[in-house]
Amino acid sequence: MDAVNKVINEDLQKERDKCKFNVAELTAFLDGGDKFTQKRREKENRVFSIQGLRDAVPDEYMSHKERYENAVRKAVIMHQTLGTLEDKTLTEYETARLALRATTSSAIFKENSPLMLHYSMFANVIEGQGDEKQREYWLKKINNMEIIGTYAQTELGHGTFIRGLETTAEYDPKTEEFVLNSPKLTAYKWWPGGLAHTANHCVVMAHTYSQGKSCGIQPFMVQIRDLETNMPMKGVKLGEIGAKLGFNTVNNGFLGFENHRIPRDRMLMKNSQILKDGTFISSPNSKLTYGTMVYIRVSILGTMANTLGRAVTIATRYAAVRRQSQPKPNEPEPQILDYVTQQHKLFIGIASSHAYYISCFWLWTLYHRVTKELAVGNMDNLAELHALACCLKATTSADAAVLVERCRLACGGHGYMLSSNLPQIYANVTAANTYEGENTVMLLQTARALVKAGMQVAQGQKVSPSMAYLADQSKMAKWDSSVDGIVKGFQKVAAGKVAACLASLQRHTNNGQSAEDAWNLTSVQLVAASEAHARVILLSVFKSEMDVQTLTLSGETRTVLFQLVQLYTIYWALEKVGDLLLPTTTTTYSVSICDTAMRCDGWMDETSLFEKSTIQTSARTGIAGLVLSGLVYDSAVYPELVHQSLTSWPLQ
Ligand SMILES: Cc1cc2nc3c(=O)[nH]c(=O)nc-3n(C[C@H](O)[C@H](O)[C@H](O)COP(=O)(O)OP(=O)(O)OC[C@H]3O[C@@H](n4cnc5c(N)ncnc54)[C@H](O)[C@@H]3O)c2cc1C
Repeated sequence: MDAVNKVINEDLQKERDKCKFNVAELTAFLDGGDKFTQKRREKENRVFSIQGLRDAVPDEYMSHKERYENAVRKAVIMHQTLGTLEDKTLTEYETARLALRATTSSAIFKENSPLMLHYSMFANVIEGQGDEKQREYWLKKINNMEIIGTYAQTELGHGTFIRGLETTAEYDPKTEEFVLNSPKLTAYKWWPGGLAHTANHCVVMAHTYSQGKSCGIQPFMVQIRDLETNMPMKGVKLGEIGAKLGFNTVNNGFLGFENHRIPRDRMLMKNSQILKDGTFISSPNSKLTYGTMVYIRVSILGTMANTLGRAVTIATRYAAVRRQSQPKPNEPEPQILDYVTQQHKLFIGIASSHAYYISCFWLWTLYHRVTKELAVGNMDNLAELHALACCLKATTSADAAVLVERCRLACGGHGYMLSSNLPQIYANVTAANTYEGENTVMLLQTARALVKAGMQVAQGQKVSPSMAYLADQSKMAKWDSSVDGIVKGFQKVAAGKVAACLASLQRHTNNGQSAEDAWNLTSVQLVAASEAHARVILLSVFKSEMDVQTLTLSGETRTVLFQLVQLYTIYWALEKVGDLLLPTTTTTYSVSICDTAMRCDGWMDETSLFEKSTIQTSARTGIAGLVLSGLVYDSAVYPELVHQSLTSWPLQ
């Protein structure tokens, strides 16, 4: 691999040499400052210099068991290495900011680490739902790897519907213990990463009973394996769930209980509590458990930015080195990157990856603020944060999966090879459509907040800042193809869709349907309204954050970043041109784009938008330079696809 990395393809080098902006400046911008770039590089250099982290044989030629064992081996080395690099000088905010740009692990594990859940959900749930004593006791053990954990919520029978979980935890005041049971097969926990063979502890979500009454779904810290022998504890049944599209080294498992007893203090009691005598004290607000889920969803935006960035880096580099066809006789075959259709496929991936980074940092800052407010009992902004995290998680993960698959197709036959890494990246990215809240369900969560806001607007009440545009629709006078104009167009589309949902809900209830049936009958429109709202947020945040954050950057760097903003906005205007032209007359505060377009200078000019988008995509020294210059990912980490695909197996 070292020898391969040293040979830089001539075409690729030429592309890199054409780059006009300051690569270091832009890298620091994305990292959050020079200090963070330096820290990230230190970590990457240290990890990538370890010979033991390279696979002698590619994963795909190993058995399922060998792949798992290899992943455990690498996870241990990674922990030993990164453990020693932990930087105590950074604030909590800075550590998290750095983590959102972390790509080290994805370069080492093609299908993720078996310790993935230990570092993410397991540690975060203890942090967010354990009381002070529990946090102090468990987090030390977690950080020192004295215990290895995972998070078990989903069951064979239920994933989305948490109240339907069937694992039971019944409090026995005589022994001051909980008794855990899986009364039927559908009650078995199913999916948790690391559960099959790796974890010895687990946060288990269970339907809790005390004094013969239901106390709702509560989290419990449960030891599932003996720390010496790694065998299941008495009354615990464990195993592997089998081969999957991806995530095959994550060691996803199942878990059942038969009268398994745990001490009372294993219930995580920051919010709800069960006292020694069995008295249940309910959480002051059921929404308090949102925090952990929101945090993970914010981090998924960062994962989507990184994952899409990897795919589009591979595909753009490939497009620079691949030559095909001969449009002009007697001239050499062009690089496929010269074909405008190729640029159209790839550059939106580059723009989207940057849009997700920017949105992720914006949402992270909001999360940080709301968490501080929660600590002093202020829950005013929690619902808005939740609504934003749900629709942005769903929309970015859905788009990223489509764009990664497009990158794979853009590499022709080589993209079908596992050595391109694109199939594995697709398997990882598409999983995010399901985990941490299935995407349709997430969009419906945001739709509830939109419907509520729509009703408040109709009554002249104030709504949360991210939905304030719903009340502001009468002001849009005419169609305008600028970025700000297109954002306004999307606001109008979203407002129109929300209004149409309200009208549909009303119509169904007037016809005698229950509120639940009216909701179900309107749900396709509700999902569309929620996605439209997510588009408003992604487009407007990308533009407004760039306006503010790039002020100190050089002109060349600003230019290329604003090319991305413009490309992203125009791309989505063309994708949603039907929505932008659709007359929506069902609402008093919604004026149709179609009407306004016809009333002003003429019909919305689709051809000019195509031209604008093509002009943008042909600015390839700028946009392609973002990845060709090794900006998003250092070339040492992601060797050129063409070299990899031709030489990685059999190893030369
Ligand atoms: C790679 C991967 C890793 C995972 N890791 C973990 C883990 O570590 N720990 C863990 O506990 N779980 C984990 N999960 C499980 C994951 O959280 C669930 O799969 C997810 O919550 C969806 O639940 P489900 O599979 O039961 O799907 P379902 O909820 O059954 O969804 C199936 C379909 O029904 C639709 N649907 C369901 N409810 C509604 C509704 N109310 N309205 C409209 N449509 C609805 C959905 O949109 C979907 O189309 C993982 C899953 C994957 C794929």
